[in-house]
Amino acid sequence: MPTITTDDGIELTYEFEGAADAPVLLFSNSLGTDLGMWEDQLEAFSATRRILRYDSRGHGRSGAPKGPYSIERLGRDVLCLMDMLGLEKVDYCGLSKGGMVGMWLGINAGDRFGKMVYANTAAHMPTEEMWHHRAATVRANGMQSIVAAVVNRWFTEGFQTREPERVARIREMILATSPEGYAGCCEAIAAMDQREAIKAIGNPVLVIAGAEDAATPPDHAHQIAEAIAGAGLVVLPDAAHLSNIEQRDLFNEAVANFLAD
Ligand SMILES: O=C(O)CC1=CCC(=O)O1
Repeated sequence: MPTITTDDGIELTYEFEGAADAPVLLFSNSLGTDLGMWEDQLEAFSATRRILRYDSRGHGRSGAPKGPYSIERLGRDVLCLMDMLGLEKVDYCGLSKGGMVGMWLGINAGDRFGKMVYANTAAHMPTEEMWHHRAATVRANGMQSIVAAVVNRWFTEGFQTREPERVARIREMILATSPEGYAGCCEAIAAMDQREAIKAIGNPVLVIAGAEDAATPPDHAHQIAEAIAGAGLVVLPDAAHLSNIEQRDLFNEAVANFLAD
């Protein structure tokens, strides 16, 4: 897979696919996944959009330098990727950590983005202690030590029973994540508080939540949508944290309607 090198020397892996001359839609992955989490969106949007997916720092095939990282650093990585590919402006869709990075980009580089989707995410995600504890756990005991709890937060029981193969693929992604990369991102989330700053976002924004999401419950989505002028909000039924997979058709429909508006 192709890579770019960021301004601080880290290699980021990306895939640039879909309709060659169409407007670019950039996808940013969640904590513990890689660009493969967007397969259903690639399928749905690649006829009408040029799709840019990447493995965020510390994840997938991208570099995983020693943490802690910051949401700002993760946001600057996106700007480096766009600069290296000669992309002046793109539409954006990020889930969870990808949404956190998207909010930082909307606040600090809004003119580089058109429409922005913030899915299953939070502007502030306490407690700091919980994130530091999780970072210490994976550094000491590896990804195996948290994988079962993570999967149970990410998918409803019903989905885990109905679609075990899809859940197994995500489980493999979590296990393949660098513990240091994962921990560095946990520390970025621990230090994040964007609740005030997001009020300055001027981009058209769609906020998506999963009704059954225990990691970033719909309350977080309501707070984001209320803080950003004109933001839309869609709460997907029967979806936990990875709503783009669990409710792929409804997720894709919500994003498509927003982009077409
Ligand atoms: O794994 C979790 O607990 C939920 C989560 C927080 C940030 C992210 O990307 O996933």
